[in-house]
Amino acid sequence: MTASKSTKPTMTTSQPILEVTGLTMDFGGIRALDSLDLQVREGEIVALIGPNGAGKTTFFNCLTGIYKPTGGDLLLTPPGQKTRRLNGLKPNKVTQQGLARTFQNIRLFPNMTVLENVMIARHCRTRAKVLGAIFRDRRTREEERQIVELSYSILEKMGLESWVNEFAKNLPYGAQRRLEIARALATEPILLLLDEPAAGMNPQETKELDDLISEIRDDGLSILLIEHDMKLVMSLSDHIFVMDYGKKIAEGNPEEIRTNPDVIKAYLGEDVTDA
Ligand SMILES: Nc1ncnc2c1ncn2[C@@H]1O[C@H](COP(=O)(O)OP(=O)(O)OP(=O)(O)O)[C@@H](O)[C@H]1O
Repeated sequence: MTASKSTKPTMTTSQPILEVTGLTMDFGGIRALDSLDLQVREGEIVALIGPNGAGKTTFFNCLTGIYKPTGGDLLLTPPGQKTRRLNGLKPNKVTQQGLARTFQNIRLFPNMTVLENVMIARHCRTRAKVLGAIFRDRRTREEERQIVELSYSILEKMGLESWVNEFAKNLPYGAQRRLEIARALATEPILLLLDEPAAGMNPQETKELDDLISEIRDDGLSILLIEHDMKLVMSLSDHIFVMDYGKKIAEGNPEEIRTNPDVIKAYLGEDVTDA
């Protein structure tokens, strides 16, 4: 068994930065999410796990404005700021509010360079308008310089600096996944949502990802993670929520989840106990 390597205690008394209450999502007759409650506190890595079809991606899609939930509330409270309701906001507005996500299937601009991929992700925080872009006034040029600098420093952090001028499509698979995270970081999120970041990775790539996600959290970011790799989940998470058939069936720290009978039953045939 791998113990959680969290360096920070779970802050159960602090105010959640994300508070989800009674979240429900119906697709015709299918209830994909059924009154889901979930919280993420500042500086935590929280995992959302569950068997295939449990509703995890539907949850991310509700949270990031791709789906409008049938019911419930999605509340974001950035540290030291007022609570904002995210329900019904368009995806770009959700990003502006401080949520950034990666996807199960890699979504990069394959024929743009690694640096350009990150710079484009940054546009949601830029101020230059069309005229500035056409006439390239001093303020626009200064902003561009800052974007290049910031993008480069994110790529360095993600161990991608040697690929900056390479087309994204030419990167090895694990590096493409890291570039997705770099793009999300470029939006300066309060909460980073990772949808199966280890999918398709070999053990070495997964190990590197484990270290990287820990570092990102240690830099102060809160992270909500959907992941099937139980070893990674148990190693990284401060707190775990388990879903099945759209409902939360358990929550707790890795040790509590590993030994929870409802979780073991939901995963019958899959090995949570060995993780
Ligand atoms: N756009 C949609 N229209 C109709 N049904 C949908 C839609 N999206 C998801 N569902 C259904 O909602 C349920 C939850 O699916 P979801 O993809 O959220 O599960 P998941 O936990 O992410 O699964 P996996 O681990 O396989 O990715 C499934 O029954 C799925 O068929």
